[in-house]
Amino acid sequence: MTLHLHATVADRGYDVALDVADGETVALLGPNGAGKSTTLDLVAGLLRPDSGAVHLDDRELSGDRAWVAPHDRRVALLAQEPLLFPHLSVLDNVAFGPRSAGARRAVSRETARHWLAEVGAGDLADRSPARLSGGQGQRVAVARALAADPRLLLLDEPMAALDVAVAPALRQTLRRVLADRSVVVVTHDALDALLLADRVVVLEDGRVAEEGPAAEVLARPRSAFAARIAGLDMLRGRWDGGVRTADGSLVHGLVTGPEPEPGDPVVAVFRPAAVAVYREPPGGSPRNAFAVEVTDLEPLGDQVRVRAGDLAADVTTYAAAELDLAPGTWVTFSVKASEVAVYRT
Ligand SMILES: Nc1ncnc2c1ncn2[C@@H]1O[C@H](COP(=O)(O)OP(=O)(O)OP(=O)(O)O)[C@@H](O)[C@H]1O
Repeated sequence: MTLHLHATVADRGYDVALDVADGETVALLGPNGAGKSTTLDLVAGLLRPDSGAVHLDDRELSGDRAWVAPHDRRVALLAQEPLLFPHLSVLDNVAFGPRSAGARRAVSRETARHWLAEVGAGDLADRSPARLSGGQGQRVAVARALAADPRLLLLDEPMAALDVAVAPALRQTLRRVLADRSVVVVTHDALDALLLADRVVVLEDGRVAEEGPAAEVLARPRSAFAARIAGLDMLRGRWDGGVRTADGSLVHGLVTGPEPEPGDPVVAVFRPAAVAVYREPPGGSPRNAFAVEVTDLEPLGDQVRVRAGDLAADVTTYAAAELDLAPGTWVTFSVKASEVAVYRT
């Protein structure tokens, strides 16, 4: 099954084209309000586009001439919360989809048992949904979605409501059951993107900011959001023998990929661990140096992450104390050119 979506929603400033190939899992990433839920709603049939269309294979689901109701789309949407029917057992919740599609009771229960076993929830069949933990509930919700034999599965931050302790096991289960299916998964998490997705699409302000294989986007981000979840610092500018930023500073680094032309949009990307922090600008150093105001300090193992707006520097706890850092302190972030990757966006 392949998905083609190209749709606009005027009052949300949304204009996105998204394709999902047969058997492909695409992770949708982006900051709050970027348009991720709008995308899922358009595909699931919870929202009509102002223009454009949604196709599953050759079937037009939404468009100028077509409107297929949500329950006829063969698209399963899995929300952050399991949303199980409280008055039905786990087994009957999962059997509900095949039963509604006309399967006989015994057959639909057989299907339900199969999918419960697949997601590692076979022993929960007789429970009431009220007696499930968050992680168990999400497993049952995944089984229910798969039992309906959807052609496309939409997952809206499936791990968001779970304890960090149970998320890894569910992620492994999803990795197994999503393989070879056509899936769109919304996530804020780099690990989800890397482990679950073949490709990531980053949305910003209702537009596609960048897309590509997950490992590539996270290693060489071009959008601010991808850099942030990859844990990398990014400065944006125009090529001028280095990266000339909006405030006029010139950042030197190692150019990777095609050589930029003067004026091309480029980014300088580096690891927070490569940034040294000084109270006074280091004199006579060939390093890149930026004056920044500390906005936040976060413990990070035996280090401290010093945030200054979108930039971060990791220093030892001892150094943070020695520098007497606090929000509002002005410092110099310094990074060697050899630690900075520069490329065209
Ligand atoms: N029901 C609605 N009516 C009008 N505008 C909406 C509605 N829901 C969302 N929007 C707007 O549409 C834009 C995209 O929102 P959307 O919910 O799709 O973003 P998102 O990427 O899913 O964000 P989040 O990570 O916060 O869930 C935002 O500007 C938002 O304010």
